[in-house]
Amino acid sequence: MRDVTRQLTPGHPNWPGDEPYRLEPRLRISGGDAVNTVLIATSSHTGTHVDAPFHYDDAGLQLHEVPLSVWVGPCRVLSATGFDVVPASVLDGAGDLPERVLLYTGQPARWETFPTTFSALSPELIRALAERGVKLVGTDAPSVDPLTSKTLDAHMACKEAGVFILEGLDLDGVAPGAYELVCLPLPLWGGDGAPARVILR
Ligand SMILES: Nc1ccccc1C(=O)CC(N)C(=O)O
Ligand SMILES: [Zn+2]
Ligand SMILES: [Zn+2]
Repeated sequence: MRDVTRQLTPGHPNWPGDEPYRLEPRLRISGGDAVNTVLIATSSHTGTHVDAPFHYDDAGLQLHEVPLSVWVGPCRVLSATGFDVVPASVLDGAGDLPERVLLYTGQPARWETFPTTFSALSPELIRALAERGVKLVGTDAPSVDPLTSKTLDAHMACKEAGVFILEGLDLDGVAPGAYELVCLPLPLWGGDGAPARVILR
């Protein structure tokens, strides 16, 4: 079993201008309370997380409307390093694909700072995946589109093709090949996305 989740630590690099992950103490045993509790604060898109279609489509499904079966089941890890935008040709010779495909674009295991120059996915790749029956695409980058994109072409291609999105994985050192994906997003009602614990086995 391999944990491919980025540990959320206070100060974990997050999307520029977005809310960082932090825990704000509420009850404290040291302050005379019976227990310790915190307020959990974070953007829904910090670290390893899923996008619900509502993130990029006002008419799209919210997180509680997406079946858990999307996120769990057979998957393939493919290596796709060295691209500004990952082309559809990375699928050449990949053979039959399961419903879930994760792309290692070369992101390191730990982000010291937010990676501003990461590999995006091309809309052609999204469409080629969908044509092969893929329903979930994952990436080790913070987004399937470039940081500065205003048009979100890859997200829109996912919307058109009915492909769900998993972002911010840690795939450093994971051998390309066949796995079972277990991705469990926090059950946030109304969510446009959520941090997820993700393992490969
Ligand atoms: N937090 C943001 C604020 C502004 C614009 C984009 C984001 C994103 O989170 C992008 C992202 N992770 C995505 O789903 O592509
Ligand atoms: Zn996201
Ligand atoms: Zn996204």
